[in-house]
Amino acid sequence: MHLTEQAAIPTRVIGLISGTSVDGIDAALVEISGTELDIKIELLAGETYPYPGDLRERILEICAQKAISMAELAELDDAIALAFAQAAQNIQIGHQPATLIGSHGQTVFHRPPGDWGLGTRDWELGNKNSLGYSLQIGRGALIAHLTGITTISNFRVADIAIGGHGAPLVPRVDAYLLSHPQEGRCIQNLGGIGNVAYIPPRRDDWLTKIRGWDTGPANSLLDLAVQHLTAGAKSYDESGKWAASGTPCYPLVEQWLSQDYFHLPPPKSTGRELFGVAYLHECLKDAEPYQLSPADLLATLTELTVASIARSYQTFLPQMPQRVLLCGGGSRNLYLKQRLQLLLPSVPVLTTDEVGLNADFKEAIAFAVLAYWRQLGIPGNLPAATGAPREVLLGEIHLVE
Ligand SMILES: Nc1ncnc2c1ncn2[C@@H]1O[C@H](COP(=O)(O)OP(=O)(O)OP(=O)(O)O)[C@@H](O)[C@H]1O
Ligand SMILES: CC(=O)N[C@H]1[C@@H]2OC[C@@H](O2)[C@@H](O)[C@@H]1O[C@H](C)C(=O)O
Repeated sequence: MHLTEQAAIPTRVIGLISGTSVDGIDAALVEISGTELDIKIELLAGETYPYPGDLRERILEICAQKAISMAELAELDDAIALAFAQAAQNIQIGHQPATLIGSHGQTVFHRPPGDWGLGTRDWELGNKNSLGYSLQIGRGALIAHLTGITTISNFRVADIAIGGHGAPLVPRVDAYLLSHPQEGRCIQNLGGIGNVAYIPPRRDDWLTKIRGWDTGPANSLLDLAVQHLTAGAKSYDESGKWAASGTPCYPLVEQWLSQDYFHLPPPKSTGRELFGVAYLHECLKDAEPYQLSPADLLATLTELTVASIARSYQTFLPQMPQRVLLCGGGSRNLYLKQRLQLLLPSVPVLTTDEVGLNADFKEAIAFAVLAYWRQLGIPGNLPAATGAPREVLLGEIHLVE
């Protein structure tokens, strides 16, 4: 069948991802038709399924560089695949079955190209010629076997193999789902890590002007601070209420913003390897002389997130957007949203919900679209965002016997 004929028939696809917050598996059941400019998606169902048992804790431990044996890694890989397969089964309840799954899996390690130092703020650019490495576990072959549905996984490896970062991948999907004929937009994801897609107005050579990069920490340091301050009783600051009762310590924010990552020009990517537990401990040490209250500390970390985002737009974008659309869990942090709006006074800061795309499930939807594109033979990476030298097909296909 010709590509356009194939794409005219709506395909029911499940997108699955657990992100850097490791707060559970986001599952989206979507109906997709069209290809790129004419792509249409309908979200039929979206759910977040918490990881069963102690899986979350085990994942967070290895993200924080705990050494494990190969046998433990294999066991974790299967446990995650099983949980993802279960999520895929559950999201279909009450709906016509899906024929395709796009599973991002769980990132447990991400090294950008260039062999940069990890786990410390003292990292420097190293050998720029070395390839990146990114490991997402929860093997697709097992998900395909358990669900009986063709599953596409390992989306990042093809881009990395040709020299890209393998991240962020969502900007290309954002471009086709959220571009506007007259308006330049920044789509800002606020997960554990933040990433942006800048999408110029959809005219002339707009595709060549799209940009994307990881902005740095979004909620990762905030969540870790909340856990630290509550001795594990709380995992995040609901709506940012706690932070809102404090005051940011601006000299500390400026000190933190001098860190190399924020000054590195895009394309660039990062993860919990940099903005994780060790990083928070460095921040806590820096904060000691200021004797901040817990609320002030959270307000200061929130300011780091929003200032790093606003300054990266001011520094790296060809022009400022006319609108910022937030997505990801951090879009529910009202204090963070309000602070970002204050730093970008001439740009309305909204969420993607307000333009009709669910802000909580956009990443899961994106991996459904990437799987759909893979099946149609359409590339999924955006070289300007990943740094790869060209477009490539993303994802390994696991057929059901
Ligand atoms: N109601 C809320 N108020 C404040 N913060 C929230 C709220 N809901 C979610 N969050 C924050 O969002 C985080 C989860 O966001 P999300 O699910 O987008 O992350 P992720 O997909 O794991 O990360 P990434 O995009 O980096 O892969 C939570 O850890 C929490 O910090
Ligand atoms: C290696 C990895 O999992 N990176 C994530 C992470 O979470 C946000 C940011 O860092 C982004 O680069 C990416 O996720 C989204 C889904 C992306 O690839 O666009």
